[in-house]
Amino acid sequence: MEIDDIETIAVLGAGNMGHGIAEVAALAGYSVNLRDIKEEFVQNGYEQIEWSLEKLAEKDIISDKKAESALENVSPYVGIEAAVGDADFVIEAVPEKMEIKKDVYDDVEKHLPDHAIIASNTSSLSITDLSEQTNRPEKFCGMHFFNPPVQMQLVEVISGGHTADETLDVTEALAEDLDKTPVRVRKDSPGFIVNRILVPLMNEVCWMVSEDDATVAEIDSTTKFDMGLPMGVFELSDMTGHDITYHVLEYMHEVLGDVYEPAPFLEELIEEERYGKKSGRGVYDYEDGDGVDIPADAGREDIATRLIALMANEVGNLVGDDVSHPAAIDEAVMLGAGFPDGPAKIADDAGLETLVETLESLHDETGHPRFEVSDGLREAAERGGFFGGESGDDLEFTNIEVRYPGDMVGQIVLDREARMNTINPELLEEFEAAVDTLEADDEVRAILITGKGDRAFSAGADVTSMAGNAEPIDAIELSRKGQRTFGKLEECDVPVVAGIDGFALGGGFELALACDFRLASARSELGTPEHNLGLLPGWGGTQRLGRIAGFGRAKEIIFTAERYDAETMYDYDVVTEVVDNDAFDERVHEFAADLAGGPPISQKLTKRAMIYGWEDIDAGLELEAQAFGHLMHTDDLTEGITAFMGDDEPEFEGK
Ligand SMILES: C/C=C/C(=O)SCCNC(=O)CCNC(=O)[C@H](O)C(C)(C)COP(=O)(O)OP(=O)(O)OC[C@H]1O[C@@H](n2cnc3c(N)ncnc32)[C@H](O)[C@@H]1OP(=O)(O)O
Repeated sequence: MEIDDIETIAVLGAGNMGHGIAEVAALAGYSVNLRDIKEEFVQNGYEQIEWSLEKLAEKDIISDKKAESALENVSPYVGIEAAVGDADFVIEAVPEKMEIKKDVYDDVEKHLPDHAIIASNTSSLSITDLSEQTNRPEKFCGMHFFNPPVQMQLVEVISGGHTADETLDVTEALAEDLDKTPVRVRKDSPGFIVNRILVPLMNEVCWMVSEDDATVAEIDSTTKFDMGLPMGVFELSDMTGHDITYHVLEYMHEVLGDVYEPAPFLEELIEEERYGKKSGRGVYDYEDGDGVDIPADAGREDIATRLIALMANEVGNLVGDDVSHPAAIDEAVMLGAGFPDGPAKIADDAGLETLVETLESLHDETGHPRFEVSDGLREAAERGGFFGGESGDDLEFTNIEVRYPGDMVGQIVLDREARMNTINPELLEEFEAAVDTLEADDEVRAILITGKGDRAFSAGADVTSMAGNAEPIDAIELSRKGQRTFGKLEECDVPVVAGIDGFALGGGFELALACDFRLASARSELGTPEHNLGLLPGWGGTQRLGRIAGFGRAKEIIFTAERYDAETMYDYDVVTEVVDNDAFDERVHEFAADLAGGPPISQKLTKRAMIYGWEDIDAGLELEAQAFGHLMHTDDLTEGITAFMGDDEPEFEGK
């Protein structure tokens, strides 16, 4: 079967996940049969879809017309024959009980066409065991969406022991057509990828509390403010629900053994029905207490190292058992849990040898099997990291150069001078690795990006491969890859300066837009010529330009597709400073060096608060307040104030 053969999708189960998945499929234009066992259940699911589509339209995320047509694509059913009789693909999202699923599959297969695939949205049961409850185990796989499906980008596509490659290919293609990012899980293994990392992490923080090794405040402060996770781990598990964590953990415990023994504190939460936000009380008290309250300055390095070591051990398990590879694990956890970096990269940055030692000494102290070092982690440590020779430190760059010109500045030079420093996929790969390398280097406090020669910063994406024969799917991936790569600059902890000398066009201009500052020589010309090519700015330009220059100017620049001189772009607030041609090299270095001498912790937290605020001003303001508090106990503040009082220049150390 091919993706084009899928017209009708049956979604079984109209609960939270089911109606969310049905909405996603309807938005992608599929005809969707939503089925549940009772009229009131299916009607409730349908009304939830209607409500959600209205909200999306109200927020201008989709048009009213699109909302209407998506709703028209959904047909609610109670009868199984009507729901699956014409289905090409079934997504099952019924309760997580093997007997219930088996009964559903028995009913479904009485009416389901032979060619149809069945995919289960299970988050905990074995895909192999489930597939064996059907008569088509080779046409059965896992398709694990994340909650809420409309917002979450990740879909884990899981192979069972009998799944045919064609089934996985079609399911992945379908996930992409639903505008999601599929990550393939090569082997059926409890927790798949994201839960296999997150659930032991959530259990470990409970072990720490159970054994008085750390307090809730210390743990959440460490994970949120020091490790930079989007939430404290307890804050996150209160949101996802401890009952869900416990359910997945129990299954892992049953199948994989005592490594996954639930911590006493987690058992206590379950016994007291403190499931989290949804029950009014979890680790934090949402009804009678203040809810989540995390101090910014209670973090401890040993907590971070222990948690990173535990995650690294799980990455080692997944890699060692050939369930997945480090890059896919990182992508899945970043998309599924919102981590700023994936666990393999975080572990590599921390140093695998240190993490192995941490686990060994915890094992010596406690004797608990969860601290036994996995073979996969040991092997990766011997190779020098999960990314081994592929990581930024060891990568041979051919399309860029990384330089260290002094004054704590790290410089990336786009190095394809003969082709106007245009950007191809290999350059993007190298660029991403270089940003990671510079960001991880404590001696680098600002990044400067320039182009080789004086003709171009970059003339954009290398268009030679795009004419006529590029596949849309590949182009979508290329767009996402550029967005992710440039997004790293925006999210990077140190300030980033684009030094533009010559043309900064298309994707090259978009790269500069993701930097914190743009300095341009007077002879530079900037713009988005994509409309001249029948393209659009696809590396973040449709979003970032409006935020920097205002919506009206952004439209002018994009729709005219003209090249603008540096002065005009300065007037449009796009360029920070126009520099004399002859003084260019000196001035851009000086500008970056000044930033590198600034207070690193304040700079990092300022960038984070400003990014958070783009999405949601309340979140940004809250982060700003927390960050303000965090700064009170830094040596940098003492240094800054002392220098001010003594009329000296401060020397910040980032402590
Ligand atoms: C998501 C992102 C999408 C995009 O970024 S789409 C691409 C947007 N960019 C553009 O449309 C810019 C295209 N380039 C130009 O308009 C011109 O170039 C310049 C104005 C930058 C410079 O013009 P001149 O001084 O006359 O030089 P030259 O002979 O056109 O270019 C030198 C060599 O560079 C190659 N080149 C320039 N831009 C690109 C590009 N974007 N993709 C691939 N090659 C490019 C040329 O072809 C040529 O090569 P050879 O010497 O072998 O003839």
